[in-house]
This record gives sequence, C-alpha cells and structure tokens, in this order.
Amino acid sequence: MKIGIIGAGSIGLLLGVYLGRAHDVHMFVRREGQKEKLNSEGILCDVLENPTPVNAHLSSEMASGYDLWIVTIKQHGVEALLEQNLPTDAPYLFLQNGMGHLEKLSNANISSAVGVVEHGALAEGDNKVAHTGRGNIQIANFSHLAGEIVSLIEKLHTITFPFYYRKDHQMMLKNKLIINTVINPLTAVFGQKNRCILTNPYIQKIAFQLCEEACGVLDMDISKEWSRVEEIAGKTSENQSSMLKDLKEHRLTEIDSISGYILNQSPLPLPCHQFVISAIHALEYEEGVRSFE
Ligand SMILES: NC(=O)C1=CN([C@@H]2O[C@H](COP(=O)(O)OP(=O)(O)OC[C@H]3O[C@@H](n4cnc5c(N)ncnc54)[C@H](OP(=O)(O)O)[C@@H]3O)[C@@H](O)[C@H]2O)C=CC1
Ligand SMILES: CC(C)(CO)C(=O)C(=O)O
Repeated sequence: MKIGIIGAGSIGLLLGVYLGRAHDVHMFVRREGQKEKLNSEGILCDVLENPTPVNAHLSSEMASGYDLWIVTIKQHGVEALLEQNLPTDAPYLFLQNGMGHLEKLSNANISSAVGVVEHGALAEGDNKVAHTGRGNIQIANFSHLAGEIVSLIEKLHTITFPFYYRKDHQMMLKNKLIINTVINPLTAVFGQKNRCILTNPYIQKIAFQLCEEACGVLDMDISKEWSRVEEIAGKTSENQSSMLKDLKEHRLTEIDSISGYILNQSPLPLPCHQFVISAIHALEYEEGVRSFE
C-alpha cells in the first residue's frame, strides 16, 4: 500500500519504521530539516537492525493517490489539520489518545477510522525511535469505512507489528481514556514513572478517585476498569507517561482532550479531575507553553 503518515514524532516514526518494511511509506512533516534527514537516512529504531528507507514531504504537500493516511500528530493539532484541504480519495486512521477529536471528525468530509496504540515509543531525534514497549494497535471504523476496514487491517498486520479490529470505537476509546485520565496526569503532576500508581498509597488513593469519577461519567464498571488501570500501570511501570514527557520537553500536554473531555461530559462537578486539570495547566504555564485565560 502507499501510506502517508502525518507527523513523525514517537508514534509516527514507530509506524514508519515498521510499515516501511512492507509498504511504500511517505512521512509528512512540518520541518524542512526533518524532511531532509528522513529522505537521506530513513528511520532508525533501537530494536531493528537496518534503517527503513522512507520518502518524506512537508505536510502542506499532501496529495491524492494514496491508499491510506495515518494521523499521528497530537490531539491539539487535529483541528488545524482538518481545516486543511485534505485529499478525500483515501481513508484516514487517527491514532490520538483521548476522545476530543471525535466531534471534529464527525464534521469532517473524510472516511475515517480511529485507533488506540498500545506500544511504547520515544522519538530520539528527527529520524530515530526507541520501541520502549511492544504492544499492538487496535482499530475501529468511525465513519464511512464499514467493510473496508477489515481488509486494511489484514494488509497492515504482521506478527512483529500487530493490528487488530475492534467493533465498537466508543468502548475501545473509553477503555484507553480511563487509563490515560488516571495514569497520565498523576505521573505528570508528581513527576513519577507509571509504577507510582501502584507503589505510592497516597497517589493510588487519588488514582482510584479519578477512576471512579471517569467511570461514573463514561458509564463503565469501576472494578473492571480499576483492575485494568492496575494492570497497565504494572506493565508500563518503568515508563514515563506521555504527559510527563511532554512537560519535561516543554510541550503542551493532551490534558484538555483527556481529562478535560471527561469533565466536559459530566453534569456534576468532578473535584479530582478539576484539580488535576488545573495542576497540569499550572505546570504548562511554568514551562511557558500556556498563557493564563
Ligand atoms: N508516544 C507514545 O508512546 C504513545 C502516544 N500515543 C498518542 O499518539 C499521538 C502522537 O503522540 P506522539 O507521537 O508521542 O507525539 P509527538 O509529540 O512525539 O509527535 C507528534 C509529531 O507531530 C508533528 N506535527 C504536529 N503537527 C503537524 C502537522 N500539521 N503536520 C505534520 N506534523 C505535525 C510534530 O512535529 P514537530 O516535531 O515539528 O513539532 C511531532 O513530530 C498522541 O495523541 C499520543 O497521545 C498513544 C500511545 C502511546
Ligand atoms: C498507557 C500509558 C499510560 C503508558 O505510559 C500511555 O498511554 C501514555 O503514557 O500516554
């Protein structure tokens, strides 16, 4: 397949390095320097022997003639991307954490699928990625893709880099959202690795309260979801969450489309969510990436 990947950060590079071994992969980036590096050196990954050659372009150069677009930019960039004049002859796969993008997608004139990434990845420069946690990517139809999605997944799937089909996009994204709304803000506020959810009883207590609030809003079973939070915190215990990494690298976090999404869905006040959102905004302010509104 001819695949366009929009965004070459941690997840974009990870997809590029694996998919580029079997497909004609084109990376769409916004910096000329990154484009040149990708074109001349390909993508390197710590667990793969050779670099994967790819073609790179500026994202302003997106054109028709592709079989699939994969969007790996952060949530807060999705709106601006959708305002571009996007090619409409191929489907789009959106891999963002959170659920803030769904409303924007339902108003866009494109066929789309949404997915959750259960790999850990860390960009180490413009064309290098560390594959820090092996997992899979789950995909569900969002709009106008009904039968097509299964054959897309069959083409993308390999044993070393698996893709799976999920029937219900809401359930898939809600499961991931609960994990992110509990683990991400707490690890970022306290500057701790994911294991703190299990090893620090004070943090664990707040984590459980966040989980309870989120389950109430999303109508999920607290005991099942809490067990999943514990399981993921255990499996990723040595990871720094993406929110903690964003703050350390002086970038805006995805707090508004993760925890903010849950708060906005709730008819009742959610004190723990309200607090962690304000705390992350305060940390973003200290990093110089948020102004006071
Ligand atoms: N990293 C991980 O392990 C996981 C991440 N996710 C999710 O995946 C998504 C991507 O995360 P991640 O890869 O970590 O994020 P990164 O910040 O590492 O990468 C995002 C990339 O998008 C680029 N970008 C932004 N806007 C545009 C644009 N308009 N055109 C082209 N490129 C653009 C940025 O470019 P520039 O460098 O120029 O700023 C950056 O390289 C997020 O929603 C995250 O929550 C989910 C699970 C795990
Ligand atoms: C699962 C988890 C919490 C792993 O770090 C993640 O998705 C993230 O950091 O965004």
